[in-house]
Amino acid sequence: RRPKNFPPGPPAWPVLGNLLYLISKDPLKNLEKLRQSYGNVYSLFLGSRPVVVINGLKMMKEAMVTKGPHFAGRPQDLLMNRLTQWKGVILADYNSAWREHRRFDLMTLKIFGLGKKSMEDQIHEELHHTIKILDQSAGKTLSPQVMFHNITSNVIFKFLFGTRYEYDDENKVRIQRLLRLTKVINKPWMMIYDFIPKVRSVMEPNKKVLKMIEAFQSFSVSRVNEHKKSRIPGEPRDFIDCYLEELDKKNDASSFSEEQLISQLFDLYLAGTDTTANTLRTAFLYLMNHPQIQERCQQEIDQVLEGKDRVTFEDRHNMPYMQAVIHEVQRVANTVPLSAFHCTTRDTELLGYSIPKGTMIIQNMMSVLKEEGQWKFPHDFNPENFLNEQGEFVKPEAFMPFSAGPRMCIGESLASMELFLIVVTLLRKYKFIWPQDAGEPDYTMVFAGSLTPKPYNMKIESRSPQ
Ligand code: HEM
Repeated sequence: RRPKNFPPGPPAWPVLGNLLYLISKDPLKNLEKLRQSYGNVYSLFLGSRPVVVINGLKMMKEAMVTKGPHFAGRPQDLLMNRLTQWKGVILADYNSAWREHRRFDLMTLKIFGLGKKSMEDQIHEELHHTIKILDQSAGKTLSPQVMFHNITSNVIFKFLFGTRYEYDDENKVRIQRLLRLTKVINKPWMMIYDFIPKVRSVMEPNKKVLKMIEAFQSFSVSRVNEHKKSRIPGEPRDFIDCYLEELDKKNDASSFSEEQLISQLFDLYLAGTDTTANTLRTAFLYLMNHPQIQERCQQEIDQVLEGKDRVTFEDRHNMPYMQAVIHEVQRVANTVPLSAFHCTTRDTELLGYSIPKGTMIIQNMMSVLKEEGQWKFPHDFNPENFLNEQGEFVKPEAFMPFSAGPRMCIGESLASMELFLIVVTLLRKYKFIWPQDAGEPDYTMVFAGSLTPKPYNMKIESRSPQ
């Protein structure tokens, strides 16, 4: 039964509650239909657990920003909490250990990569390797599936561990296996395990999941040990060195520890690879099938970069159309459609409804990214959504693929830099063509925690040297 004055929602089945809405074929469509019936703040039962779903810009801002701290917790009793031993930053509850680590991660990203040129150089280095492969494929058709993962995986990997891997390196292949984790943990069985306590007592967590986590952890431990031997205090080379410096300063009250370091590496690698790679795959799917948009990007790129060796992140200020296209891609990609589950940290209210402390919260990101009234063309792919009448780039408030408030994604700047540099560099060098024999493009996204386009091929042609 719903708690007193709780948001309304559909009737619940015994045992399963409304779980079928989330584990059926198209959970996002189901959530959208429920919004139409019950409004922007409604509730569901996952098993017997009441959950509130938040929709639309107004409610999202009120919950995540105005009342940010009330909604900034994370559920602590899911299988992934247990498997990651309640450490790391993504699943950590709203407490001082989370706060200290979030601040540290953000600061390290800034001083290490984004404040200086190093992250930009690293992205270009990775692109250099990709271009070698693409040059060999000019005039042919290739699958970009692995290619974008290789770039984003190596960029974050170098930031964390200080090295990159060759694309065919066995270790790299082994490390990248961790990325399958997001797909595995978003399978229906995991939700059933999390929300039906009776099932929990008879079903052991999938061994595959544990193996993937343990493999990454033991790899990370060996890297940390190597770093301890080779580092020069005061001259950090990467995230691990920075963290080890923090451990040197550690006092009794500090939440920093080697176990936390391993968990940070795990979280940042996992959060920073698939998300950006899937957005890139969406970008090229749309660019190939909107050739006039691709050409207009190329005209702007050629004009702004004329005589320049390579693009810099600063160049974005002179490329309003390119910026609009990349933001429009992120809007339609809706890469992390349910964000990460939140949890209320105290009794609170939303839209006049009472929401007790400890209630799980789901953000329906599509309800903002495609909200009617917020966008000129909410349901189309159209860069005009981000351009004003003067053709200048503008970012509407409803652009929140990284969420908002205290738990907002910490990788926004890195992801934005990667998307801009990668898309611009590749469009400058190549024309991307939807293969003639590929049939009609299918824009349906596959949901597995994050959203990703179905596999597709692309044909590339070299453009004349710019
Ligand atoms: C296009 C790429 C990306 C998208 C769309 C994205 C989106 C998101 C979203 C929606 C959340 C949940 C926010 C919330 O709970 O309210 C999140 C959290 C997070 N993201 Fe990203 N992300 C991207 C790239 C990255 C990258 C590159 C990194 C690594 C540096 C990263 C690291 C994180 C972390 C650590 C969190 C947890 C923050 C916390 O709980 O305090 N993300 N991201």
